[in-house]
Amino acid sequence: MEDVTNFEFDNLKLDLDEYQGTPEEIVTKKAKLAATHTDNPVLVEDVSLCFNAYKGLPGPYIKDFLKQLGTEGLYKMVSGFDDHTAYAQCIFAYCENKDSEPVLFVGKNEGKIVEPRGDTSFGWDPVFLPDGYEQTYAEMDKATKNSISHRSRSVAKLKEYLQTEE
Ligand SMILES: O=c1[nH]c(=O)c2ncn([C@@H]3O[C@H](COP(=O)(O)OP(=O)(O)OP(=O)(O)O)[C@@H](O)[C@H]3O)c2[nH]1
Ligand SMILES: [Mg+2]
Repeated sequence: MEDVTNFEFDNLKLDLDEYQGTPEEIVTKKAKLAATHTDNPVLVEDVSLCFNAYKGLPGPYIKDFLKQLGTEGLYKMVSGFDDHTAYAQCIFAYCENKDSEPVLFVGKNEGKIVEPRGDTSFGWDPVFLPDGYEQTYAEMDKATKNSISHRSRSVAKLKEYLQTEE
Protein backbone atom coordinates (compact mmCIF):
# COMPACT_ATOMS: atom_id res chain seq x y z
CA MET A 1 0.00 0.00 0.00
CA GLU A 2 2.77 2.46 0.91
CA ASP A 3 3.92 2.19 -2.67
CA VAL A 4 0.75 3.54 -4.19
CA THR A 5 -0.15 6.56 -2.04
CA ASN A 6 1.44 9.00 0.36
CA PHE A 7 -0.76 7.74 3.19
CA GLU A 8 0.53 5.56 5.99
CA PHE A 9 -1.48 2.42 6.74
CA ASP A 10 -1.75 0.49 10.00
CA ASN A 11 -3.30 -2.93 10.49
CA LEU A 12 -5.91 -2.89 13.25
CA LYS A 13 -7.27 -6.16 14.60
CA LEU A 14 -10.96 -5.24 14.64
CA ASP A 15 -13.87 -7.58 14.26
CA LEU A 16 -16.53 -5.46 12.58
CA ASP A 17 -20.07 -6.68 12.01
CA GLU A 18 -20.74 -7.84 8.49
CA TYR A 19 -24.21 -9.21 8.17
CA GLN A 20 -23.89 -12.50 6.36
CA GLY A 21 -25.23 -15.93 7.17
CA THR A 22 -28.60 -17.63 7.17
CA PRO A 23 -31.73 -15.45 6.96
CA GLU A 24 -32.40 -16.29 10.63
CA GLU A 25 -28.92 -15.21 11.72
CA ILE A 26 -29.09 -11.97 9.78
CA VAL A 27 -32.50 -10.90 11.04
CA THR A 28 -31.54 -11.83 14.62
CA LYS A 29 -28.47 -9.59 14.44
CA LYS A 30 -30.52 -6.83 12.85
CA ALA A 31 -33.08 -6.97 15.67
CA LYS A 32 -30.42 -6.98 18.40
CA LEU A 33 -28.68 -4.02 16.82
CA ALA A 34 -31.95 -2.11 16.47
CA ALA A 35 -32.73 -2.82 20.14
CA THR A 36 -29.53 -1.06 21.22
CA HIS A 37 -30.89 2.17 19.72
CA THR A 38 -34.09 2.48 21.78
CA ASP A 39 -35.63 1.57 25.13
CA ASN A 40 -38.78 0.39 23.38
CA PRO A 41 -39.33 -3.07 21.86
CA VAL A 42 -38.33 -3.26 18.19
CA LEU A 43 -39.67 -5.03 15.16
CA VAL A 44 -37.52 -5.62 12.08
CA GLU A 45 -37.99 -7.75 9.00
CA ASP A 46 -35.88 -9.28 6.28
CA VAL A 47 -36.89 -10.92 3.02
CA SER A 48 -35.13 -13.74 1.14
CA LEU A 49 -35.73 -15.34 -2.23
CA CYS A 50 -34.19 -18.81 -2.02
CA PHE A 51 -33.42 -21.04 -5.02
CA ASN A 52 -33.33 -24.73 -4.13
CA ALA A 53 -30.83 -25.44 -6.94
CA TYR A 54 -28.49 -23.06 -5.09
CA LYS A 55 -29.20 -24.50 -1.63
CA GLY A 56 -31.12 -21.40 -0.60
CA LEU A 57 -29.07 -18.68 -2.28
CA PRO A 58 -29.38 -15.82 -3.23
CA GLY A 59 -31.62 -15.84 -0.13
CA PRO A 60 -31.03 -12.71 1.96
CA TYR A 61 -28.72 -11.32 -0.76
CA ILE A 62 -31.52 -11.17 -3.35
CA LYS A 63 -31.54 -7.38 -3.42
CA ASP A 64 -28.02 -7.19 -4.87
CA PHE A 65 -28.55 -10.12 -7.21
CA LEU A 66 -31.65 -8.44 -8.59
CA LYS A 67 -29.83 -5.12 -8.92
CA GLN A 68 -26.95 -6.64 -10.88
CA LEU A 69 -28.75 -9.30 -12.93
CA GLY A 70 -32.31 -8.06 -13.32
CA THR A 71 -35.27 -10.43 -13.38
CA GLU A 72 -34.11 -11.98 -16.67
CA GLY A 73 -30.76 -12.78 -15.05
CA LEU A 74 -32.46 -14.38 -12.03
CA TYR A 75 -34.33 -16.67 -14.40
CA LYS A 76 -31.08 -17.46 -16.23
CA MET A 77 -29.54 -18.55 -12.93
CA VAL A 78 -31.95 -21.48 -12.71
CA SER A 79 -32.52 -22.14 -16.39
CA GLY A 80 -29.51 -24.46 -16.59
CA PHE A 81 -30.82 -26.61 -13.73
CA ASP A 82 -33.64 -29.16 -13.66
CA ASP A 83 -34.77 -27.78 -10.33
CA HIS A 84 -36.50 -24.41 -10.72
CA THR A 85 -38.19 -24.53 -7.31
CA ALA A 86 -37.74 -21.66 -4.91
CA TYR A 87 -39.34 -20.08 -1.89
CA ALA A 88 -39.99 -16.53 -0.85
CA GLN A 89 -39.44 -15.98 2.84
CA CYS A 90 -40.12 -13.12 5.17
CA ILE A 91 -38.94 -13.10 8.75
CA PHE A 92 -40.19 -10.58 11.26
CA ALA A 93 -38.11 -10.39 14.42
CA TYR A 94 -39.49 -8.94 17.63
CA CYS A 95 -37.05 -7.93 20.33
CA GLU A 96 -38.35 -6.78 23.72
CA ASN A 97 -35.16 -4.95 24.72
CA LYS A 98 -31.42 -5.01 24.13
CA ASP A 99 -30.87 -7.84 26.65
CA SER A 100 -33.53 -10.19 25.35
CA GLU A 101 -33.36 -12.73 22.53
CA PRO A 102 -35.38 -11.79 19.43
CA VAL A 103 -38.43 -13.93 18.62
CA LEU A 104 -38.66 -14.87 14.93
CA PHE A 105 -41.79 -15.27 12.79
CA VAL A 106 -41.00 -17.11 9.59
CA GLY A 107 -43.42 -16.80 6.68
CA LYS A 108 -42.59 -18.97 3.72
CA ASN A 109 -44.20 -19.31 0.31
CA GLU A 110 -43.12 -22.17 -1.97
CA GLY A 111 -43.05 -21.76 -5.73
CA LYS A 112 -40.77 -21.69 -8.70
CA ILE A 113 -38.68 -19.29 -10.75
CA VAL A 114 -40.11 -18.63 -14.22
CA GLU A 115 -39.33 -16.30 -17.12
CA PRO A 116 -40.33 -12.77 -16.03
CA ARG A 117 -44.08 -12.11 -16.53
CA GLY A 118 -46.37 -9.27 -15.53
CA ASP A 119 -45.98 -5.86 -14.00
CA THR A 120 -42.30 -4.99 -13.70
CA SER A 121 -42.67 -2.29 -11.07
CA PHE A 122 -41.75 -4.34 -8.00
CA GLY A 123 -38.54 -6.26 -7.57
CA TRP A 124 -38.46 -9.98 -8.30
CA ASP A 125 -42.26 -10.36 -8.36
CA PRO A 126 -42.23 -11.14 -12.15
CA VAL A 127 -40.12 -14.33 -11.73
CA PHE A 128 -41.87 -15.85 -8.70
CA LEU A 129 -44.73 -18.24 -9.45
CA PRO A 130 -46.29 -19.46 -6.19
CA ASP A 131 -47.35 -23.12 -6.00
CA GLY A 132 -51.00 -23.66 -6.86
CA TYR A 133 -51.26 -20.50 -8.97
CA GLU A 134 -50.98 -19.78 -12.69
CA GLN A 135 -49.94 -16.17 -12.15
CA THR A 136 -46.62 -14.79 -10.95
CA TYR A 137 -46.67 -12.40 -7.98
CA ALA A 138 -46.39 -9.59 -10.57
CA GLU A 139 -49.46 -10.77 -12.52
CA MET A 140 -51.70 -11.11 -9.48
CA ASP A 141 -53.78 -8.29 -8.17
CA LYS A 142 -52.40 -6.87 -4.93
CA ALA A 143 -55.13 -8.37 -2.75
CA THR A 144 -54.44 -11.90 -4.02
CA LYS A 145 -50.69 -11.53 -3.56
CA ASN A 146 -51.13 -10.08 -0.08
CA SER A 147 -53.41 -12.93 0.94
CA ILE A 148 -50.80 -15.61 0.16
CA SER A 149 -47.47 -13.80 0.36
CA HIS A 150 -44.44 -14.67 2.46
CA ARG A 151 -44.92 -11.38 4.29
CA SER A 152 -48.58 -11.94 5.14
CA ARG A 153 -47.72 -15.38 6.52
CA SER A 154 -45.03 -13.90 8.73
CA VAL A 155 -47.29 -11.07 9.86
CA ALA A 156 -50.07 -13.54 10.74
CA LYS A 157 -47.70 -15.37 13.12
CA LEU A 158 -46.47 -12.10 14.58
CA LYS A 159 -50.04 -10.91 15.16
CA GLU A 160 -50.95 -14.10 16.97
CA TYR A 161 -47.88 -13.77 19.19
CA LEU A 162 -48.55 -10.12 20.03
CA GLN A 163 -52.20 -10.86 20.82
CA THR A 164 -51.30 -13.64 23.25
CA GLU A 165 -48.62 -11.41 24.84
CA GLU A 166 -51.09 -8.59 25.56
O1 LIG B 1 -40.41 -8.49 -5.79
C1 LIG B 1 -40.49 -8.50 -4.58
N1 LIG B 1 -41.60 -8.99 -4.00
C2 LIG B 1 -41.79 -9.03 -2.67
O2 LIG B 1 -42.83 -9.48 -2.22
C3 LIG B 1 -40.73 -8.52 -1.86
N2 LIG B 1 -40.55 -8.38 -0.52
C4 LIG B 1 -39.33 -7.84 -0.37
N3 LIG B 1 -38.74 -7.65 -1.55
C5 LIG B 1 -37.40 -7.17 -1.84
O3 LIG B 1 -36.48 -8.15 -1.42
C6 LIG B 1 -35.28 -7.53 -1.01
C7 LIG B 1 -34.94 -7.93 0.39
O4 LIG B 1 -35.93 -7.40 1.28
P1 LIG B 1 -35.57 -6.87 2.73
O5 LIG B 1 -36.84 -6.81 3.49
O6 LIG B 1 -34.50 -7.66 3.30
O7 LIG B 1 -35.17 -5.38 2.46
P2 LIG B 1 -33.73 -4.75 2.26
O8 LIG B 1 -32.79 -5.81 1.90
O9 LIG B 1 -33.96 -3.60 1.37
O10 LIG B 1 -33.41 -4.15 3.63
P3 LIG B 1 -32.21 -4.54 4.59
O11 LIG B 1 -32.26 -6.03 4.70
O12 LIG B 1 -31.00 -4.04 3.94
O13 LIG B 1 -32.57 -3.87 5.86
C8 LIG B 1 -35.49 -6.03 -1.17
O14 LIG B 1 -34.96 -5.65 -2.39
C9 LIG B 1 -37.00 -5.89 -1.14
O15 LIG B 1 -37.43 -4.77 -1.87
C10 LIG B 1 -39.59 -8.05 -2.49
N4 LIG B 1 -39.47 -8.02 -3.83
MG1 LIG C 1 -32.49 -7.55 3.48
